[in-house]
Amino acid sequence: MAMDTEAEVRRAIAGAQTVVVKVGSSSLTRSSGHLDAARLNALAAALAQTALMGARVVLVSSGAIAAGFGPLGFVSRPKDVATQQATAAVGQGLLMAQYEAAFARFGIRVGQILITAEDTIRPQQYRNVQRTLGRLLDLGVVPIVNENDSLASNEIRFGDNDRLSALVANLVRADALVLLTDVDALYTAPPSQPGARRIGFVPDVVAALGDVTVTGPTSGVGTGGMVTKLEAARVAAVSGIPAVLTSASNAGPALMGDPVGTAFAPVKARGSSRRLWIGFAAEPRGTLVADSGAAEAVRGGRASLLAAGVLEVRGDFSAGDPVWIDDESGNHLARGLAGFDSEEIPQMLGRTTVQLKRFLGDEYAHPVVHRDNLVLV
Ligand SMILES: Nc1ncnc2c1ncn2[C@@H]1O[C@H](COP(=O)(O)OP(=O)(O)O)[C@@H](O)[C@H]1O
Ligand SMILES: N[C@@H](CCC(=O)OP(=O)(O)O)C(=O)O
Repeated sequence: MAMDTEAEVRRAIAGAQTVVVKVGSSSLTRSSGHLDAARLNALAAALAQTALMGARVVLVSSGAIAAGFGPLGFVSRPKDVATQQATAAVGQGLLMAQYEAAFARFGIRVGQILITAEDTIRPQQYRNVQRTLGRLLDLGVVPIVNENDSLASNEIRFGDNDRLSALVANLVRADALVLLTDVDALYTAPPSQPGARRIGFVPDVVAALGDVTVTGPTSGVGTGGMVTKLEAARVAAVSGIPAVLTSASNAGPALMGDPVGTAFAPVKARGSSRRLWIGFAAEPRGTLVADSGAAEAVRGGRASLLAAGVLEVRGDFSAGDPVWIDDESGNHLARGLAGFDSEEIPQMLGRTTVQLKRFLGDEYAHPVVHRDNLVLV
């Protein structure tokens, strides 16, 4: 379906067979920061309507910390990582209990999926998440996804759930992504600024990024602010998925394709979801420096990175970990999944495939990064 106009994008969202809905902490909480059961119930009712009409619905919900800090006796959201992680462990269960009860009123079951950026980097884990989500949807369950805050390491985490939701949309091959927050739409500048204008339709999110002023979170409970929401809209757009951003109270109309919030048109046909995952989710663990010939080949977009064209390896990583591929001047060319552990690579540098086979054995006669595991940046 062509999606050049706002009406076409809205129609595509209304007709989505599979839809990922992301709700931020700021939309599930009262001004005190505590979870607001009434808002959660209203959201569940809107999603239940969509699910009962036959759509496959995945909910990416923040709110574990918001749900946990009150019952633990804290007056505000904890600031240190260890207490946040403990609070999320308590709050995640409470959050799910509320969703379970809210969806049960409509005869709908929910299932919890907690994801860390780290365990989805590896192909095996990635496929596990994909398979489980697919099966839950086949069973008519509404999967409720959050980052596994209690176990995520601080260095490698999504932090906000915005980018996670775009990656989940990719993973389940969603037809639409709905980002629900505490503002009714994207504005040309933070809505508190005089003169900020509401934007109803963004035909090309990549081009639009330069035209809007966005800030991080202002609510005190949200994490990424508008910056990560636009990043999510961009990931969706380049994955061929239309998106809409609006307030949680507009969830129903947004899912029906009504002209609420801001609609984002996809900017290109759907790409491989795994490649997107490599490109956006995976935090590189090291760097492979390509010589000029290899850099040229990688830039061309269709070549694997061979040991013959690698000048240097930096960092400590295992086979399957994400790495940067840089040129000799230190510019990032691509991200990819390493085919070997970092300590195996030095002996391979500069050697052709024939030499690798002869001197090191068959198991080394492979690209350092295979083109299927490589995404240009
Ligand atoms: N250009 C903009 N348009 C709309 N909102 C913006 C913009 N720039 C910053 N914001 C702010 O982003 C906030 C939403 O982000 P956040 O608090 O992280 O929400 P969530 O918890 O839903 O992820 C809004 O409250 C708004 O004040
Ligand atoms: N995973 C965290 C949510 C992080 C967060 O606040 O995200 P968001 O509200 O989407 O910016 C939680 O459940 O508390």
